[in-house]
Amino acid sequence: MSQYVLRLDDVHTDIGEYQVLHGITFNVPEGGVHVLLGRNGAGKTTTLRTIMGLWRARSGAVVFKHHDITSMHTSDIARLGIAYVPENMGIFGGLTVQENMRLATTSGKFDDGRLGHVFELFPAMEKFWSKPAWSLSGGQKQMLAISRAIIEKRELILIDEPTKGLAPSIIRSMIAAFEEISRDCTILLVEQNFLFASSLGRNVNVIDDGRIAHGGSMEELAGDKELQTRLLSLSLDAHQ
Ligand SMILES: Nc1ncnc2c1ncn2[C@@H]1O[C@H](COP(=O)(O)OP(=O)(O)OP(=O)(O)O)[C@@H](O)[C@H]1O
Repeated sequence: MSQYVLRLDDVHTDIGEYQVLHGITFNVPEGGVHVLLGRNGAGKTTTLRTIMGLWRARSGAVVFKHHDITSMHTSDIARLGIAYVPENMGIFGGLTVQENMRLATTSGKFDDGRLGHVFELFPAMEKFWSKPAWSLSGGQKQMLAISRAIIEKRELILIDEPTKGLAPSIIRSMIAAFEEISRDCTILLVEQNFLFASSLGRNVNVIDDGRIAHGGSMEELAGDKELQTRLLSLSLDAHQ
């Protein structure tokens, strides 16, 4: 049995006439948080969208557990147990917190235990249950986006830059929530905030110009300033 929940093998993705991913290969081990880092425009979001079938890989393979999902439709990929929290969060401002979360369920019904777990992680979701999503703060909107992803059991959650624009105190509470969520499923996290990423990530891949520039343990990268500067200087300068 594979110990990887996700494998990308030599994935090439074009957007229009531009080749964006030039042969991405990496494995995501089961459990914990796996981080994708890289400069602006490196291809991190394109990688997540390719996994979800929102962009089509021109060649190469995306394998989730034992399923080759390279050419599957996004809805079928989601049904296999992958959730995606995009950078723009994908929530509906005119709907209430409850309605947003109900839309993320497959049956339209909530599992009480699961909902209780979400409320424990993010008490604001219970407090603002009947409020429209537009009225939430930036941090609460991000919590709602993540709550939608975990309202049913998932094997893998892809999350794109969840801390962007958030205050340090909110980011600290996000770290605790992510640690809890990753006990139950694997998280593939795209981040520019290295402090957040390094406090959560077990393993890391760095993408540069649509290629994997580095792969290894987060402990190694966090302890090697020279390696960080070489691989990430532009994005660290821009976001710390
Ligand atoms: N819809 C699009 N049309 C054309 N080019 C695009 C589109 N989306 C992304 N690109 C280009 O693809 C490249 C990779 O973009 P991508 O969003 O994957 O990078 P990223 O690593 O997620 O960067 P960021 O941290 O800035 O979000 C960039 O050069 C970007 O300009």
